[in-house]
Formats: sequence, structure tokens, C-alpha cells
Amino acid sequence: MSCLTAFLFGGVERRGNDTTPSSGNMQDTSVFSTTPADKPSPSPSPSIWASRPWTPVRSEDSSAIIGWTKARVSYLDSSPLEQQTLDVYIPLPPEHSTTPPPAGTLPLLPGKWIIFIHGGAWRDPKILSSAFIPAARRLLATNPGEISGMASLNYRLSPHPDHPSSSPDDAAGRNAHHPDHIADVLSGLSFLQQLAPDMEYVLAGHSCGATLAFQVVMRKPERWGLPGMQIRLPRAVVGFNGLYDLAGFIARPDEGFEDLREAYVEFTRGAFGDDESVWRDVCPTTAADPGGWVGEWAAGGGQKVCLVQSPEDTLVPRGQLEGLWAVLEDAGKGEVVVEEREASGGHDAIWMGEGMAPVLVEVLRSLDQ
Ligand SMILES: Nc1ccccc1C(=O)C[C@H](N)C(=O)O
Repeated sequence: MSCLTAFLFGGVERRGNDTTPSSGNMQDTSVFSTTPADKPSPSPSPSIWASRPWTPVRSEDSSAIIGWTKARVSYLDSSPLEQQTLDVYIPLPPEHSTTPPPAGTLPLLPGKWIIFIHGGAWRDPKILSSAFIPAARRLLATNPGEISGMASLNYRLSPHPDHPSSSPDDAAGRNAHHPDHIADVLSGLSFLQQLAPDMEYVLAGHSCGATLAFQVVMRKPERWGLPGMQIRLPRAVVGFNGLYDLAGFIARPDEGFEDLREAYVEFTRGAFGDDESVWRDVCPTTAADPGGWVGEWAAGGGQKVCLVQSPEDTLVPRGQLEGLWAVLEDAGKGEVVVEEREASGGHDAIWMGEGMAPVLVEVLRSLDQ
């Protein structure tokens, strides 16, 4: 490995040659910058980052160390909430093949990042950032060599009628309403991008996490009513069994999915309130002016969308993928490559098994070809 750069808070520690860790063709036009911000972007606190140790990720077959992880790092300095944390994974840097990197550092191999947003209908307290563990483990085990780092984000949830909160902090983290979910996702991305400036990344999401991934590229933060933040946009968005048109499903559930209408109404109201125009506005298939956001995102060059839908999914119909596909084909006008990849298993089987990892690697590899 010719280049190993370690980022140390309070000063940059560089070893090896002095090239940047990313492949460097990120275009400035894909950075949404808004100034002046009425609140500053959250800045990573060295003590919070350093307070979480690197722990080994081990191969299931040989128990050899295949990478390092920091779990549940707060991405907002002032927040005690589990829901405002993220997990980071890094492939093995040569210098740290058996001993953990110092807790205050983020050793970076060259390559791109994969960042994951979990699903759970904006409310399920049992589906968290840990949903990415099977994919992270598989990606580290196969070590494709193009990955600089990976992260999985938590975000505040809306209340779930079947799962009362278990503590005051749990209640505080589970009383979110739009735009809280996307605000947290953007805060998490901003935190990561201060750790790894200039990162190029694939943003992937499952179910409502796929909706959130598109919300990142759909609008500038202030259009969600959020304070300005400097967010570098992803090169690719990958949606696994994603929700892209809530209002459309609720108005006309797909054949065979009619029984789910009430559940969709319940979680949509829980996350976005009763105003149906908001339901349309927050979804990539139905938001006004798709040409606008696709064009702004595509201005960076080389952007890609990959949509994945398991045929056996009993919670999300294929119509969700098809609706978004049609809009992107029309609005993207060839500027954004849209592709579909196969998957199998039920709604959650795609992340519980190892189905996401091969798709993510293929998308990552295809970006600079
Ligand atoms: N009904 C759905 C339809 C589509 C997507 C997810 C769901 C869920 O139920 C997710 C989650 N397990 C929940 O308890 O809210």
C-alpha cells in the first residue's frame, strides 16, 4: 500500500507519501455550501472521537482481524442520544494489522467511502445502525481494496405505537418528526466529512433509509428548513427495497399490497404529519421539480443511482422502484446513470444476510470506469 494517511484531531499526522486518500476527482460543484449559516455545522469533538476505542472486526472463519470499528460515536457534541451516533469501519491499515490504531486517529487507506442509512419506517427501534454489520463484515473480509472507510448512521426516530420508550433518553430520541430524521443524517455526514475531508462516497439506504439517502441529494439543507451545512454529495446513491412515493402508495396501493395501506398511513403520518403535500415533497418520485435536484446533483459529473428491489419483499412493492426509475430517466436526461441490480429475500433479508455487499462493491468499482 503506497499511501497511508492518518488524520489526528488537533493536528494532521501524515505518514508515507503526501497524496490525498481519495482518488481526487470529486468536483466542487457537488458540494452544497450555504453561508452564512444561522448555526454553525456540528464540528467533531476530538474528545468524543477519542473516547471511543477502535475494536477489532474479526473474520467469522478464522477469527483473524479483518478491520477496525468504532461503534456509537456521537456526531453531535452535545447529544447524549444513542440515535445521534454512527459506527465507523476501516479496512486494516498495514501498520495496524494486529494492534488498534490510537483512538484519536482515523487511519485512511486510499479509496472511497460507503455510508449506510438503516430502514425501519422512520420508527422501528429494533432496526439501527447495526443493520450494516453483516455487509461491513463481508466487505472487510473480501477486502476489495477500493474502500477507504465505511459508516452506518443512526438518526432520531418517530414514536412507534407498538414499542413504548424505555427511558427518558430513549423517549427523547424517539420523538422525531420531519425534518429531524434528515437533519440528523446531514449532521452525521458533516461529522464524517470533517474526519475525512474530500471523501468520495456511495450513500446507500434500506427502505426508509433509501428515502433519506435521496433526500440528501434532493435538496439543499436549507430547503428542508435546516440551517446551512457544508455537505459533500455522494457519487452514487444505492436504494435497497426503498420507499420513494408514500403518497402514491397510500392513494393506490399496488396489487397484493392493499393490506399494508393502513400501516403506510400510520408511519407516514408519524414521520411527516397529516399534510399530504409534505408526503409528496419529501419523496424523490413526487417532489416538485425533479429536474432541478437531479441537475444540481449531476453537475458534479459521474453520478449514479442504483436501485435494488427483492422480488420476495412483502412490505415494499416493486412499483416504488419503477416510479422513481421513470422520474430519474426523465429528469436525469442521461446525466445520471440509473441502473438496477438483483437481490433476493424478504424486505429485511437483504441486510440481515450478505446481499448488500456485492452490490455496493460493484457500484463503487463502476464509478471511475
Ligand atoms: N410496514 C412497512 C412497510 C414498508 C416498509 C417498512 C414497514 C415496516 O413495518 C417497518 C418496521 N418494521 C416497523 O415496524 O415500522
